[in-house]
Amino acid sequence: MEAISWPAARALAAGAACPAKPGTVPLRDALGRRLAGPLSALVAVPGTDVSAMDGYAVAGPGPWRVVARVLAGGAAHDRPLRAGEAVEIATGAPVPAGADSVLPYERADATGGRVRGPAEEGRHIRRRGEDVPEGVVVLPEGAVVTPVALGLAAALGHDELPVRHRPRVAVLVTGDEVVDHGLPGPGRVRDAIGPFLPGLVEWAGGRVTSVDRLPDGAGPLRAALTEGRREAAGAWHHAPEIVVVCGASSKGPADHLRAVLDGLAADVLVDGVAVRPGHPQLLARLRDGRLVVGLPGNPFAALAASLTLLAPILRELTGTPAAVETSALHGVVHPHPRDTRLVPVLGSERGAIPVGHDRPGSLWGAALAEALAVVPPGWSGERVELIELPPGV
Ligand SMILES: Nc1nc2c(c(=O)[nH]1)N[C@H]1C(S)=C(S)[C@@H](COP(=O)(O)OP(=O)(O)OC[C@H]3O[C@@H](n4cnc5c(N)ncnc54)[C@H](O)[C@@H]3O)O[C@H]1N2
Ligand code: MOO
Repeated sequence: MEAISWPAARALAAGAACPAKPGTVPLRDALGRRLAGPLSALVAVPGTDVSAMDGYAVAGPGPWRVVARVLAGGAAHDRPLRAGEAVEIATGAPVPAGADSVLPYERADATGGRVRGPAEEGRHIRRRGEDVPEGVVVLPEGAVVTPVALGLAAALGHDELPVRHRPRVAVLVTGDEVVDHGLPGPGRVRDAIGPFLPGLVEWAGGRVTSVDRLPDGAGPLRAALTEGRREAAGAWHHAPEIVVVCGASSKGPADHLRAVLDGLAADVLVDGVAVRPGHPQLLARLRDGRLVVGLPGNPFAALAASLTLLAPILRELTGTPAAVETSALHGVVHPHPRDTRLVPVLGSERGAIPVGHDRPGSLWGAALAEALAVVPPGWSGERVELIELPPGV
């Protein structure tokens, strides 16, 4: 299979995703997910006319005779107030029918069961539905459930929220030379991909459920991919829907991913992308429907491939639109005659400026950058697309 263009690879990845049905989860589990339907008010807020101040609810012109006390959460006053009557009332407590206003303690002169003061018609009463009318839509479908949205949903009577599915991603890090802690000795290299994938996946709307190390070899890779399949047959809703394989996508003696996928009769959708870095990246669909994304071992190439194939899949599955931004691009840029280049850049008043340090084996430039500039083949100075890099939380 020929390497395909970078824009075609992105579009193909998005098209390969089949969004799952949304589900309903308890409020606490909805944080960070996207609403699968509009959020509406199940109740009016406030639910009834309530006092906005601690003081006296009064009826008619003063002075008023204090006939009762009403506290928030306590019993409402049992009959309408008559002109000349007052009830002592707490903020948030229901205002009795017949009351015209609330006189705050600070403005009230209360002695011997009587109250005087400058009452103003309608003052300090929060009317039913004044903050949020019942039934009104407060957040649209697709909105992210932020901590504040959770508070709002609770105030509007929700115990559960309909949210879009969060795709599960399993990560397999291959390479006998790869170590996952400490200083790498001679011939060893620290895994730089496993640590960035969970945050990147989370940012794009998914969840990494496991990061496993695999020795080089077709056997372990095949076993890991088919073990997932057995799990999937029994408990599909817990099994990963996407498997990311790091560092087995090229053509060397230890790069077995393609052969293993062939052996499993997988449908290879992308086999090489005309992009630098990140040329040897791969997308396939296993026979049980799971998608396999093969990332190159060089860490910056793996990041580029994650943003090319993995992020569009996750965005499509979660209905999350990618922000599309373009910019002028200045500084030293070397377009490639046939391949797209992804160049780490920082914004400036003049436009995006490359930060350098962009060798495929190093995340240095990408860690300094705000975005990757998409430099098309043969670029001649026109504005370029910027692809966002996952921010810190
Ligand atoms: N004959 C060819 N050789 C290579 C080609 C090619 O087209 N033909 N492409 C080159 C490019 S470009 C890349 S990128 C790499 C991709 O290779 P693999 O995906 O098979 O990865 P490895 O060979 O295992 O590793 C490449 C490089 O990255 C280091 N590595 C691997 N995993 C990790 C990790 N988790 N964290 C940090 N570094 C990692 C590994 O030690 C190697 O140095 O292939 C080129 N060769
Ligand atoms: O995908 Mo490779 O970068 O071009 O090292």
